[in-house]
Amino acid sequence: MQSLTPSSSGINLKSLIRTKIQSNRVNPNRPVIRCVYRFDAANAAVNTGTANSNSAGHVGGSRADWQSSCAILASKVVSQQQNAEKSGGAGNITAVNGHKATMDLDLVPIDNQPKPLTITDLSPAPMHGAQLRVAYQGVPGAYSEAAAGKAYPKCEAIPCDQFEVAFQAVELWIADRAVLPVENSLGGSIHRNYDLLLRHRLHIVGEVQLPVHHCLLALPGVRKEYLNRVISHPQALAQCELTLTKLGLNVTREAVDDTAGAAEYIASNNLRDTAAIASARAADLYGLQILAEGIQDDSSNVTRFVMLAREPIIPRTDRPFKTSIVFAHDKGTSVLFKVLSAFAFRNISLTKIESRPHRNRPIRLVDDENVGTAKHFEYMFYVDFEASMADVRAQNALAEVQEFTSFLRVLGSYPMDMTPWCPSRED
Ligand SMILES: O=C(O)C(=O)C[C@]1(C(=O)O)C=C[C@@H](O)C=C1
Repeated sequence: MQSLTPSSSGINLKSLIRTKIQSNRVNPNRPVIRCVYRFDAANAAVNTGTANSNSAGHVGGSRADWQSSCAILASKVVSQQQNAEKSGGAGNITAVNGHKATMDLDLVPIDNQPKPLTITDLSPAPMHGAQLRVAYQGVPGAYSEAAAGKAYPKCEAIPCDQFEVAFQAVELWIADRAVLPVENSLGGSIHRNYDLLLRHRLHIVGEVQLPVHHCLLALPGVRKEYLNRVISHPQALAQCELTLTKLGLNVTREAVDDTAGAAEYIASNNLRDTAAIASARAADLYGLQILAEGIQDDSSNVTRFVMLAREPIIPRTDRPFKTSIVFAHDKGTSVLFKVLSAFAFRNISLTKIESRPHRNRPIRLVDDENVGTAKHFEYMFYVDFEASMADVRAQNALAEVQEFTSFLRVLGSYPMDMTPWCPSRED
């Protein structure tokens, strides 16, 4: 895939590291939390949706998961501690979330008025009135930018030149959230982001489903018969495959990093033989004409994006929730059936199953002196199901699943996108 270096202010890895080095001081807007907790990992993990099983199958938690759980629990403990000190009964901190917490909490308030962290400090609302910074892959005019705006209407959208960079922007506190595409109703899964979800420790805290209306863009005055090349994001090319053929274009199709980047590339290089598949907004931003619009192969072309954060949200049961997990197994038979039945017998619907190569163990060999060696491809399995981790059915289902799996992690438990369905033009 041709990589276009966006001329806009897209973040790339070098600028990310430079930014972090320059600002390698405590973020003035956020107290620094250092906490050491001992608490009932299994319950805490399931309650805060960060269940994770290590090789022994014990529900334990990675450091990142516990840090995020700590952050949430700390916010509650700190307010309790403050109350206890006010009432003179400093004593032992009572249990939080049902967990006896023994901690050495060293909270270093940055501004001159020490104030306890509250759960709202870790919620999707902008911190202390600041504008929420949301990283996305692409340049202005990309559908991911539109998704960021739908997810967080008043956010500051930060373009990144790679999906990986958006993940790192959140991990380095350069952004507060990332909004990334994971699947499209015509093109299927964006596998790169499934792999990155596993590699990084961010949490899915929401989803948005964005109707995507593709346009064929070219420089002003260019006619379709002049074209010999169409460039765009591979997903966009896949979503318009049949229509491009029906348009009778005699063109090669080239994949580039993102749709709006393709439009920007044509404009900045004055390419009169090339068209881009991108949004109408990209046409406005980069001064291109729309040769054809609504060229996706189906009018209900929708891309699902997930919103990622450093901390999980507290699951609730007062609105429709979805939970995303990833698991692997290394022994046993009919494991997938057993895992899926753990949800089916509790009347929990699944909305997605995806399998991706198990990159740490891609092949499992089974030697048999009589018939030879079986080579089994090993997979990580991603499942989305329609239940909140606050729902005891989901907790019991995961407790059962961890018995069959060698690895289990909750990627997030978050509100479903229930916005009205209007596949009108949303660029
Ligand atoms: O290239 C863009 O505009 C993007 O936002 C990326 C992306 C994707 O990765 O699937 C997002 C939505 C569309 O389905 C097409 C492309």
